[in-house]
Amino acid sequence: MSSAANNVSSAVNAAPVKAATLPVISIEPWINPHEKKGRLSTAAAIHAACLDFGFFYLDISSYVDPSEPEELSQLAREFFALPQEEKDKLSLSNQDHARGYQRLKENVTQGKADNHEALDFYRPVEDPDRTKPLWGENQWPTVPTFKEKYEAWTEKMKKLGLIVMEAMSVGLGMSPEEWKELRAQVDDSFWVMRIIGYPPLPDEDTGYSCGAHRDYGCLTFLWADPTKDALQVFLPQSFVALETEEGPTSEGLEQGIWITADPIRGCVSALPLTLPSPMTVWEIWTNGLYRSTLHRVVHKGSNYRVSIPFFFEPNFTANIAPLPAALRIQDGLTATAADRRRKAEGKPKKVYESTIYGDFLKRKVGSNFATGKGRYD
Ligand SMILES: O=C(O)CCC(=O)C(=O)O
Ligand SMILES: [Fe+2]
Repeated sequence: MSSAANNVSSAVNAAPVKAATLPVISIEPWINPHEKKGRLSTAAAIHAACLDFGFFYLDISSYVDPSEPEELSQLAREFFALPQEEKDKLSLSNQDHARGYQRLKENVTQGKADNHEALDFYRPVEDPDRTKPLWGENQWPTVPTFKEKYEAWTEKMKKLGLIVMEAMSVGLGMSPEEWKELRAQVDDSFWVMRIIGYPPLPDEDTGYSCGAHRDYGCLTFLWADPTKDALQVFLPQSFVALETEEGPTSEGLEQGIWITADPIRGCVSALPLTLPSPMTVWEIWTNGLYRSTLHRVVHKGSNYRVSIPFFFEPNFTANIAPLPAALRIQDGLTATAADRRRKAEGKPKKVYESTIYGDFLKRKVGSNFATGKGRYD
């Protein structure tokens, strides 16, 4: 799911700063509310994290047993340890060039091969047709219990998506009616799950395990094994005042710093995704209020790392348009110079254009793998 980032330029080995400041939010007070305040404080914490970071740790230990994804990662290791020709039997080229196994370096980010292998799954569709973009069938390994265990995880992550979305609607000050409308856009999520295997980078100084990108959907719930110093997120200086010895680096037009986001047991990293390049779903929904976080993986350790990102996406046919609640918040905030100029000129304020999620997704997936080129154009 390595979507495009703007001109990623900094060196791979720019020393990342430790994530002392990334928020950790428990979902417990939301799902087991003893008092209304608990729900509100969770919603407010998520809202604040989306405004400031576009990234937070979501403690879901009260929702799923932390040993469950650990077991999934063992199953993934069993699959990745198979001989290459066994893994190739599930190649994504058998299907719609989106569902299935991709070899090391088959995934590309910003035109560069990523140093990982992966198995990708999408929401099953009725009347599958492997010649139609995204409309093929999932390809499951024959590793015992693999399919059942991962399907159970998928169900839990889908439910978690709706739980977090509802909390976000409260954080944005949406009315119950507005939430009902938004829920109807995500209640049949066209989810994606990746199971990724990362051998260490072969060379100390070049290449990425997964190049810098912004995911392009709605919410990513990323579970990763305990490997340290692999996942990094970019915090723009304009948002977070952080001190570093190295000083800021540039990513496209932004100045900021890369910080390490090491896994915390019982948590998934949650990335609310502000939209498709150049925007993301939440960026449109919030008319630019929520951030979308640039992230990358640089795994130089000696072990084989496994991560399992679950992408909770809108429905395939969802029309993603700015939410009135977000526009209300923006109206209450100090207008930017551009807003004031537009107002003085009698022009309406800038409102993001809407997009149909499925159309956007087809464009994105077509550019992820060399083999998908041409089929998704
Ligand atoms: O493996 C990770 O930690 C991140 C993977 C990722 O960012 C992605 O697949 O979009
Ligand atoms: Fe990502």
